[in-house]
Amino acid sequence: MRILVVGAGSTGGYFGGRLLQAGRDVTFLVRPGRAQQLRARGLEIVSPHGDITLTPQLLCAGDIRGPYDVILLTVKAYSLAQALEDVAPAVGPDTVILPVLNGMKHMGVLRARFGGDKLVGCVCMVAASVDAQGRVIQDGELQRLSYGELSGRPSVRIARLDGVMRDAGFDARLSSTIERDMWEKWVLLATLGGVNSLMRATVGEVVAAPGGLDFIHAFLDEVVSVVRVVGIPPGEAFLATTTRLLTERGSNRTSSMYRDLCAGDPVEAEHILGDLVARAAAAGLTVPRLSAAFMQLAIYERRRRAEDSTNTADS
Ligand SMILES: NC(=O)C1=CN([C@@H]2O[C@H](COP(=O)(O)OP(=O)(O)OC[C@H]3O[C@@H](n4cnc5c(N)ncnc54)[C@H](OP(=O)(O)O)[C@@H]3O)[C@@H](O)[C@H]2O)C=CC1
Ligand SMILES: CC(C)(CO)C(=O)C(=O)O
Repeated sequence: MRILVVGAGSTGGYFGGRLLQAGRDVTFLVRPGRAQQLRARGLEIVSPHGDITLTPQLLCAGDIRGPYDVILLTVKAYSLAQALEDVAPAVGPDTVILPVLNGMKHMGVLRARFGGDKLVGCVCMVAASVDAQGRVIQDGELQRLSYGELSGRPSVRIARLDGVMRDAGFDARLSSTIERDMWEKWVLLATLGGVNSLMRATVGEVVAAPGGLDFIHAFLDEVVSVVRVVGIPPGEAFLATTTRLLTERGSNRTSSMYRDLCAGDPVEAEHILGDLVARAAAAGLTVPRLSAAFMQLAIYERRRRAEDSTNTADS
């Protein structure tokens, strides 16, 4: 099975790298800067599951010759539009697209661009980043990729995909409830990212602050109340685990969106929070905490863009 990984950043570099390490037929679609870095240094992974440096096959936009069997889409939401243009020549009638993005908005975008029949659901659970030298740094035990038909039904193609993902050095899981899993992940991430970003703090720091615990519970309740109306309601087991994770004393847990914010990088605010606020508004629901979290990230984004254009004009 020919696999094209779009992006060789935190998640693409990590899971694509593990698949390559396991001997799968993997090619990365990258932009010229990342291509240059990877040609010079290789794809370096630093992880408690084992460090490795790989020599990946690379393509840039315009180099794709014909369809791939699997496309693992690992770009940030704000890069999606261009990435879909670049990857289009790799999408054939039997291609399966597996998007690791958080949130749900990209599913509509992908469906509109390539057709719903190409899409399978996917949830990516990992804490990964790319450091200043371009190395993929993966933290902690968690390295899970779940996937499944959105219908929940078994199929020949999902069984083949499962065969390729299994035993590739990470926790690969075929799910018959992947759409619900995706909504649940969104609940976790919108709450974690929203609370972290609004309070500029880790879970443990918020829990230790006056009123912090009540605030986290209220934020989670707000997100869940929206998802119950506009999406697939989370299960009780998920809610119990998530509540525990989000209210743990002394926890240094943060979301990747908050880590991007701390680094002064672009954030996926529109995709992770804005889309939920918009769906709530369309359903007539009031979401003051979510709206405040989204608003301050929108201000951050606007300020960032203004500073970027000033710097570009100065140089
Ligand atoms: N990081 C994490 O721990 C987790 C992230 N996620 C989600 O996964 C998604 C991807 O995040 P993450 O891997 O962290 O993002 P990164 O920013 O680390 O990596 C994205 C990569 O995509 C590349 N890219 C962007 N546009 C294109 C394009 N047109 N063609 C080829 N490559 C392109 C970027 O290239 P360049 O180097 O040129 O900028 C970058 O290397 C997000 O939605 C995120 O929320 C989910 C779970 C955990
Ligand atoms: C699972 C979690 C919360 C891991 O960091 C994540 O997906 C993210 O931070 O984007």
